[in-house]
Amino acid sequence: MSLREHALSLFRGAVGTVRPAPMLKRALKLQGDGCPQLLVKGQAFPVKKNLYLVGFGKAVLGMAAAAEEILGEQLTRGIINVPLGIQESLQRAGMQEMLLKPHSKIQVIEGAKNNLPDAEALKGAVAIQELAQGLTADDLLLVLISGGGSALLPAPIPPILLEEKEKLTKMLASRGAAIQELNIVRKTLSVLKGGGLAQLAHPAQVVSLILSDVIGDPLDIIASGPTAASSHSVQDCLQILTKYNLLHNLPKSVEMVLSSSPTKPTAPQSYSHVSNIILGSNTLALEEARRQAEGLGYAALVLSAAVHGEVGRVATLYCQLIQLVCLGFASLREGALSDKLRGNLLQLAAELQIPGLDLDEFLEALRGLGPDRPVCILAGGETTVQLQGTGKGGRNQELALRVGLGLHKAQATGASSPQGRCEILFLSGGTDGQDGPTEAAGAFCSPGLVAEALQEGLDVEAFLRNNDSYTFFSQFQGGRHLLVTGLTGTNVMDIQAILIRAMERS
Ligand SMILES: Nc1ncnc2c1ncn2[C@@H]1O[C@H](COP(=O)(O)OP(=O)(O)OP(=O)(O)O)[C@@H](O)[C@H]1O
Ligand SMILES: O=C(O)[C@H](O)CO
Repeated sequence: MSLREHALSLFRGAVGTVRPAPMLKRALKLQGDGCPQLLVKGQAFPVKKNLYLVGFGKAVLGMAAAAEEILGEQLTRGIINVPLGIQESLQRAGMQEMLLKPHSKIQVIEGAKNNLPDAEALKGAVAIQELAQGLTADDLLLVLISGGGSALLPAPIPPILLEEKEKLTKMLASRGAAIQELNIVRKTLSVLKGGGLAQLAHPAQVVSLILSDVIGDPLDIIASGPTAASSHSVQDCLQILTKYNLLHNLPKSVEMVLSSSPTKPTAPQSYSHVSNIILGSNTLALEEARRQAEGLGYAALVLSAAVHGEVGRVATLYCQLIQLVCLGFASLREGALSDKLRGNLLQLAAELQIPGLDLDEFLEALRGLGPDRPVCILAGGETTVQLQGTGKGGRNQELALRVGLGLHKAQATGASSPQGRCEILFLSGGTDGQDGPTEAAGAFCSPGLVAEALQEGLDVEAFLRNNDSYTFFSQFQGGRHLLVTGLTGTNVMDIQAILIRAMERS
């Protein structure tokens, strides 16, 4: 099998493991007839009387379909808010298992066109709020949460209007606010976010099953943490608004809510009726890919599930890692070039501040790999692209193109480049199957990409200047290097795979 086939199969394996149905079926069970119990990853929750289900997020339709299959007659009623058009597009894609059955007890509300809160999403949020408010101590509320949940559960604190809140979050996003910052502001201005839903559902038992799309899986940031104790206060929100120069331009309604917000977050003990359980994450997907890579004969290592930062800097990190591995294959592990690469890598890692990454330790593990097995490095997270051009692309395709360029430059500058002795493949893809506003999930690249593209009259650097990675990959070799999976129905950020093996000598 080619490296490309291996990479594709690892990507599919990683995504497969965080698909809603297998994920739910692994984690959730209903047990006992007389006094039924919900078992979630081994934790038992008695179903005393009624069992309700609510959910919001891009992957929630499939999660709800699987949950309903498991809960069967025990389920009293449910409401889920999912992206506009998702039922039709899953139907068209033949993903029947992600759809609810005809006589489902779960009401589906579609909304949040283009991932922005709208009147439909608000309607769904109100329905969920009413359901939660009416619960008693004998009820159990199962909450399904995935990325995109913030836009799908808008409930601005009166007198803030939906349009005012939407405008503010849009302005924050366009000024470069990170998802953590965005969601801290959203939480402060919302009835249901920041633990609001869990508080309304009290005294019912609340069990939230979460598919994480945020680096580090922070419960109070994913979908703005509607069932998680918030560790943030109104001061944090004010600081963010100040940082993005928005404090002096706020609508009156927002000012009013901010000035009457409690200065301290709700005490964690008020969440004793709540269990938040992460079911799927980038880490889980990478672990599955690592397991499968070992099965394919690779020495496989996971770099991190929290790679973030400007796409160009992240591309440089991967290029340098690739070169270091190639030095190992060329038995040049020690020496000036190797020391230089190590130094550069440590500096880059410090600059990118990847949470939990001990690069020294990772490089030690790399050094320990023998030359006899091909190497697979896996990573995940989400890069950022500062859009400067008007082209069409996504962060994964842009990353792959930048890695291709970096490897080309390294080869061109080093006369005895160790890369020449290795076969190298890089893949970056979005686990939701859609990279930016394109029909591809990501792209593959190898060191020959730039030179081969030139033969077709395609100038990689010009495409990059225009953020036009999708157009490039669509044209280059008939689109062969695009990763096209279609919508996967799940989302745990992006995944990168680097595969390297010694070149076979002819
Ligand atoms: N022409 C482009 N080239 C590179 N990146 C782009 C381009 N246009 C948009 N993007 C990037 O695509 C991202 C938006 O796409 P997408 O919907 O896949 O991500 P998202 O909204 O973060 O959703 P999710 O987290 O669910 O994948 C943004 O990060 C944006 O910077
Ligand atoms: O919905 C959201 O807030 C983002 O997808 C992060 O979870």
